[in-house]
Amino acid sequence: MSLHTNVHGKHGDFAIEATGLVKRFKSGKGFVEVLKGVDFDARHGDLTMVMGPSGSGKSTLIAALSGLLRPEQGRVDALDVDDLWKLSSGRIDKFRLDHCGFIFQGFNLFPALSALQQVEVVLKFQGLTPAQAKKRATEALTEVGLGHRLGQRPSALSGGEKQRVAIARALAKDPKILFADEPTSALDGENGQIVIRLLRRAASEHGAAVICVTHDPRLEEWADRVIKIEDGVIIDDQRRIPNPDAVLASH
Ligand SMILES: Nc1ncnc2c1ncn2[C@@H]1O[C@H](COP(=O)(O)OP(=O)(O)OP(=O)(O)O)[C@@H](O)[C@H]1O
Repeated sequence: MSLHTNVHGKHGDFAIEATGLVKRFKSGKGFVEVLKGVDFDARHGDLTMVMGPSGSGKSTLIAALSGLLRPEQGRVDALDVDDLWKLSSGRIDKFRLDHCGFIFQGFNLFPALSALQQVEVVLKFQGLTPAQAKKRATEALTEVGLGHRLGQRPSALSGGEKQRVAIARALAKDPKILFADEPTSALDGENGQIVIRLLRRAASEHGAAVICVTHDPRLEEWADRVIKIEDGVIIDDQRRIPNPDAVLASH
């Protein structure tokens, strides 16, 4: 994979900048406001942690930032796009495909495909030739320490290995923005540590803006920045010096 330590779009250091995001959901006869005018930004090369209690709006924020869930108000500028939500849905999908990686708690792997195929599929969908896809997929899986497990299907992999396949799949396309939603919550301490270190490296070595939603305070150690959200409002935003060698104790 190529190193993208200095990829800066037209918004300078910011890979993504959002202002005034409001998201409401229907609730009974009325509405519940889940994002209450949120301003948010994330820089290239930073591991930005978004923390907050259950129901505080973290996943909704990620969905609004990544073009998955349209906010009622506010705008999102990302990479070379001004006001993502003004694009057609096809162009929003293309933006996501070209530039964004996603890692979720549930791994989202295809049961019938080998580790190698899980990663290849996405790359072919992006337009790589089969040979290019195979090479890139092998490199990405090797980078996450699964070079020896290329032919295994999810059923033969541990939870930690499955999450690493999901990370390889997200990293293989060298995304400029990587969204991770509770990426370690289904894992034990050792596997959680492997995963958070990979996210740290995606930011430091590949220059991705990594936005990681979690309610696990132990992950703060690896972050460049910790943003706290409560009840749809950002209540704290601190830069910090990450410790890439931190040790994640088991639950
Ligand atoms: N599609 C939806 N329809 C109605 N309400 C929703 C919908 N999605 C989320 N909500 C509500 O919005 C609030 C915020 O949800 P969200 O998933 O963003 O929180 P979260 O901080 O990510 O929580 P968790 O840590 O539990 O995942 C919750 O009260 C949730 O019930």
